[in-house]
Amino acid sequence: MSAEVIYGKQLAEELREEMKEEVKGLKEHGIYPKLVVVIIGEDPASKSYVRGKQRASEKVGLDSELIELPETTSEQELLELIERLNQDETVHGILVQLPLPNQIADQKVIEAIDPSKDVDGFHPSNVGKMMTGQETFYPCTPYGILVMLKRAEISLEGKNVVIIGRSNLVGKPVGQLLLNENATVTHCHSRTKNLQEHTRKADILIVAAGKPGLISAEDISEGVVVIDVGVNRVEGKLTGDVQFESARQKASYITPVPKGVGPMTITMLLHNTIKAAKRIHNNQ
Ligand SMILES: Nc1nc2c(c(=O)[nH]1)N[C@@H](CN(C=O)c1ccc(C(=O)N[C@@H](CCC(=O)O)C(=O)O)cc1)CN2
Repeated sequence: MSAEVIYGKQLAEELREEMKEEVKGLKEHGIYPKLVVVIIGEDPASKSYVRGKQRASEKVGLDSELIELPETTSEQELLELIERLNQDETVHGILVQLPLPNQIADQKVIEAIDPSKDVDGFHPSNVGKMMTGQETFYPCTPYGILVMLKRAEISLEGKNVVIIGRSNLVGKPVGQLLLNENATVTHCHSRTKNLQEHTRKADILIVAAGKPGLISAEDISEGVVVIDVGVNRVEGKLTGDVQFESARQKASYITPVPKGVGPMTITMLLHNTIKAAKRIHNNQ
């Protein structure tokens, strides 16, 4: 067997074309969706992601603003900026690029963002809504994975989903979203014993471990769906957590790195920003 490759990049482009039309329609009704992205410091990967967010926002017609602050910014300065953005009625979505420098507590910043503008879906109020199966902003990478699976018509009901990774950004929320779709979800992590015993039982394996090449053909069973969320730079080359050529011989579907899950992250951010603008204008 050689797996069908699910290209998130291609799906992302299709969805962004649809969004372009939606934004045009909103503007005709006087609604100008606006995203503000805040970045602190000079981390090259973060800078490249926020540039990608800016470019994608502009392409679909969103108003977007990038606020770049120095590495030495204090927590108080950032919290004051967020409060100003919370109060600004022209701003619909606020995103603070993670990770933050050590002097700033991520959770304090996440909790300072008005949940109705939290297009990252990280605020505890939005996480709680997701956990209780309510409609809200879902975190962008997990949401992108869900949309990819649905568009590929991969059924989730009753499937054994094994997730490697338990971060608040990806591992935990993707498990919750798939549980909401009636999948049977197992979370594995750095302390899991006999990882291979779990991965071999998966119908759908989601790897978000940040360990280049962690998973190969011998860790999976025939016909499994493999979603690779790893974004690792090894000797200057971008590589996933899955040994792609090896795993694709056994899998039924597989996502590549790059051009797999990554581009969907930014696409779902655009989706959430449009949703925020519509909700605010509908007073929801
Ligand atoms: N506030 C947030 N911070 C971070 C998030 C997030 O969702 N919100 N996620 C990650 C980084 N991230 C977006 O911010 C992100 C990661 C990867 C990609 C992407 O398109 N990857 C491409 C490769 C790009 C490259 O060449 O480097 C791919 O996989 O094809 C987009 C966004 C951490 N921080």
